[in-house]
Amino acid sequence: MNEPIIILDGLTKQYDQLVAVDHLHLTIYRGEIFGLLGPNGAGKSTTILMLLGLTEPTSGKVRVCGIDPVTHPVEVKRKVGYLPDNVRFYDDLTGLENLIYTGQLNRMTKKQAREKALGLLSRVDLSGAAHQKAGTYSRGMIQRLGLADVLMKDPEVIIMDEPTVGIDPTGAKEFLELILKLSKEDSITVLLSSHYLLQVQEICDRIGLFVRGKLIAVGDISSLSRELFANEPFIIEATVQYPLSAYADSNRVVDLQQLLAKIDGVKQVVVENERVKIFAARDIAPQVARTIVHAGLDLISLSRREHGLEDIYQRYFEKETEIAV
Ligand SMILES: Nc1ncnc2c1ncn2[C@@H]1O[C@H](COP(=O)(O)OP(=O)(O)OP(=O)(O)O)[C@@H](O)[C@H]1O
Repeated sequence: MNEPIIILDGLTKQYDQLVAVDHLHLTIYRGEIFGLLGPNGAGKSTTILMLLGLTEPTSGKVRVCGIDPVTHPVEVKRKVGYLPDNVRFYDDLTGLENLIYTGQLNRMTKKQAREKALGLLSRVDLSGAAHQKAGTYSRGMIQRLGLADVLMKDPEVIIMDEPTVGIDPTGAKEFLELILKLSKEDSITVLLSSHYLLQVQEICDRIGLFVRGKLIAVGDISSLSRELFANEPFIIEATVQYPLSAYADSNRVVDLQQLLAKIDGVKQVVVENERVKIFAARDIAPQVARTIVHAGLDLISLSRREHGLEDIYQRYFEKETEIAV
């Protein structure tokens, strides 16, 4: 995974007064699945357009497979498959015919294109619908056909804009798993832009958080989590049951909070009725369990988790908001 495939060096795009992409530095490696995450208007689409040579950077450098899309847009398009969020096909042609058409546009003979298309339809699990008109496909099927379509030209890179928009959660999960499988089988680099955090987290090797034109954090979930929550990397959640007599006694809750706060490594304790949440510098789950039981309460459940992407995302966005205010 050490061969750089996409290099962005100080990449900037300005529309009049608005800096849509602000000095972006990023390297994405061969075979990597990279998720560009950010809210609407963050600059994801503008970045993608610059990668594809569809809009010129105001300043900075971009290289895709060693090619400069500004000076060689056609060469870049040969190596990069782009799946927009609103991918469309010829409704009156079947899925197979649509792919054959793409193959022929990419200089294949009809026979070559047909063979390749049939193989790809099978890989994206659309063999059964190969002879069905694309106009009858569901949104999820269209996305899978879109994936087969970009694979027709054996791309080194696939760029996808909001790949799961409009697909139901099960279909989205299956589609992401398909991307993961195809990328790993063929060592294809995938850059996907999304604001569906939890879905995307599962298949990305690394994630870049993009806010107001700036990449504010890059890494895999664990390293982002470690970096951001260095002082309180663990969350331990417990459900307790108070003895019946204690329900009326609010001191009991305060007592528990204080007892837990005394454990070495605890940063914060939040008690909401039966639910207790402890933010800690270390994994102190056993000490938490002992403290609850010694306090005379029943421990119903105990779980520990690291901060997830949702926590990370919120934290970074909160930070950004604070800076912006
Ligand atoms: N052609 C343009 N002219 C002027 N401003 C533009 C143009 N294209 C994009 N912008 C602005 O640049 C900023 C970044 O837009 P961009 O579409 O790249 O964001 P995004 O992260 O892809 O968001 P979305 O998911 O909503 O597309 C926005 O403020 C947008 O209004």
